[in-house]
Amino acid sequence: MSDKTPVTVLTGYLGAGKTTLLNRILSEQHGKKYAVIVNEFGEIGIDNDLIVNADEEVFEMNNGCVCCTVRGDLIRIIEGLMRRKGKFDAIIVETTGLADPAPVAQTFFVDEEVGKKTRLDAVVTVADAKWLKDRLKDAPEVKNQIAFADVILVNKADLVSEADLEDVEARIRGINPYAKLHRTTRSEIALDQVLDRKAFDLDRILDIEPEFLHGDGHAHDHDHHHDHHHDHGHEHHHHDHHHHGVKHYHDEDMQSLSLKTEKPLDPDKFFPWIQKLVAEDGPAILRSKGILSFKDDPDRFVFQGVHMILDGDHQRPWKDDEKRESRLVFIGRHLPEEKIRSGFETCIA
Ligand SMILES: Nc1nc2c(ncn2[C@@H]2O[C@H](COP(=O)(O)OP(=O)(O)OP(=O)(O)O)[C@@H](O)[C@H]2O)c(=O)[nH]1
Repeated sequence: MSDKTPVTVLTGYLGAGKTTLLNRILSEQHGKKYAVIVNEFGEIGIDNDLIVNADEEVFEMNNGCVCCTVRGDLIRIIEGLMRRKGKFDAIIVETTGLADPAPVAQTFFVDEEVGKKTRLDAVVTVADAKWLKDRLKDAPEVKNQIAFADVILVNKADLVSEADLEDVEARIRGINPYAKLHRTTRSEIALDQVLDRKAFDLDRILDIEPEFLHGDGHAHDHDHHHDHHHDHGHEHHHHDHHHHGVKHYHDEDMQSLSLKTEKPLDPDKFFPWIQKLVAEDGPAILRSKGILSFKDDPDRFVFQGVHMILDGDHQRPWKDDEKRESRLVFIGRHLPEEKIRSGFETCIA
């Protein structure tokens, strides 16, 4: 076991604070070299650009449902990494907020080659203390993210009261009494609480999913509806399904809408627009994020939103050889697509 490369799987719903945690891990003086594998929902890769430390190697898995198409990708990337053994100490996989962590975790047990060289160290779930309660009602993957966790960060503690925190923790305990819980703000936690935990407990997982070791995650035949006529990614039209007894959850009507332009944006138009948009449509827009190029501004601007809460900052100067392009992604149910598209057009300088 000792010479196997440890793998930490970071999961948690859209906007919970996974990338914030990843950036903390990578920016700390740990003297270690991590390989990072990310997987996101929506066809414009943005998360990659939100990861701070340029020293780390970041590998992107294909978009899509992690239990089907992406699993082959994950195996391929890990096998590639294993051929360069010694170059890094550990692997961190950040899944999309919409992923069920079960098939990701399964990969490390079911795939023989991967299992020989790596060990799943822990599943670390970041839970959004403000929204978890609502998501447990309407987002089926959230429950598995909690159930599979070895470590749970009850994040965004700054946004809720003590009573709310206790309530969220009680709900988490109801689903998973075993995970170690930490209250955090901006995913602030000691590294040794999330890395090298030797925590993934197969026996416990087999209690939850007796077929865990028999799953053939990428062979199932469920009805994914990939709508290639639309240019805004894909939608999943489906249902909870059983495959070899392993239950994978998907969200039926989650969609993503991506916008981009090479024309510089006017900040005096963009900010009022986005603020009004999330104020009006925040319940539908679960997550928004973007890399923006403003007129007469040498810096890249990163903006992020979770429902109606917005955040943004200058990130770094645009590089000379870099295409100055603004890219935005909206993720949600029943997105007001036309309203978003036409509103965005008006922000061009
Ligand atoms: N107030 C507050 N905001 C937070 C906290 N943690 C993260 N955020 C903000 O929440 C937003 C989402 O954080 P991310 O780390 O990008 O979330 P994520 O889970 O990686 O999001 P996806 O990759 O889209 O699923 C960002 O604007 C963060 O700055 C927190 O503890 N408190």
